[in-house]
Amino acid sequence: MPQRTNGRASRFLWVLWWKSSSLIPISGGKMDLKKIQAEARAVSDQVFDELAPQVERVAQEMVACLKAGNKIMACGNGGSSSDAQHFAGELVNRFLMNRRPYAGLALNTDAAVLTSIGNDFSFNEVYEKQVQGLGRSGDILVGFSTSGNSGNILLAFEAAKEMGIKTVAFTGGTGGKMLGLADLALVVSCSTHTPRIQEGHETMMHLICERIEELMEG
Ligand SMILES: O=C(CO)[C@@H](O)[C@H](O)[C@H](O)[C@H](O)COP(=O)(O)O
Ligand SMILES: [Zn+2]
Repeated sequence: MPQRTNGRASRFLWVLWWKSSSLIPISGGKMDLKKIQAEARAVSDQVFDELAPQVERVAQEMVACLKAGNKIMACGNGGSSSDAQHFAGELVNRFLMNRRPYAGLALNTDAAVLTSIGNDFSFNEVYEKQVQGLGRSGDILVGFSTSGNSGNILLAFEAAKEMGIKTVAFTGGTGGKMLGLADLALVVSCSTHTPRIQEGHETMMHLICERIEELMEG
């Protein structure tokens, strides 16, 4: 921060410091809000105009799974691990209705399990082993991956396939390798940009939660 002195020069230095330290980029900053807005709109349009039938299909499958007494497991990495937890929270507690809890869990929450598998075997196996240990035929495994190529989710999907567990991929761009493994896929194909794809995933996850409650309680 410039030292407080009198005169025009110091006022100029103050303005310069204030502008460069501001959190909001002034002209010449790198963030292009208009471009981001256009991408976000394209993602939202794709979700509501194109992907709505697949969203409905996923909700129907999940309702059938829950009604049969089975459970929904979810996993992801980074921001997508938060999506998995977010989804589990809506299922077990509530989304919009006060109602009985549904069987949902995120596989990225138990530090002891994650670190022991990661440390003794590999990070790629952290979800695969949990699916093998916790999953039962009739369950559903949801994977959130914007690239569709996260190794730990791919292995978990392969394990699920062998165990009669249906897989639902939330992905983006071309869908990555997940697309070839998933029973159902929600692909934000209009974007290859991780944050925008994640935003589309969150919208679809919320739509699915709302529909599950309608179908379960209606
Ligand atoms: O949240 C973000 C970016 O918005 C990051 O943490 C991002 O989730 C991580 O880089 C993930 O590891 C990306 O994995 P994936 O979506 O390709 O499966
Ligand atoms: Zn993020």
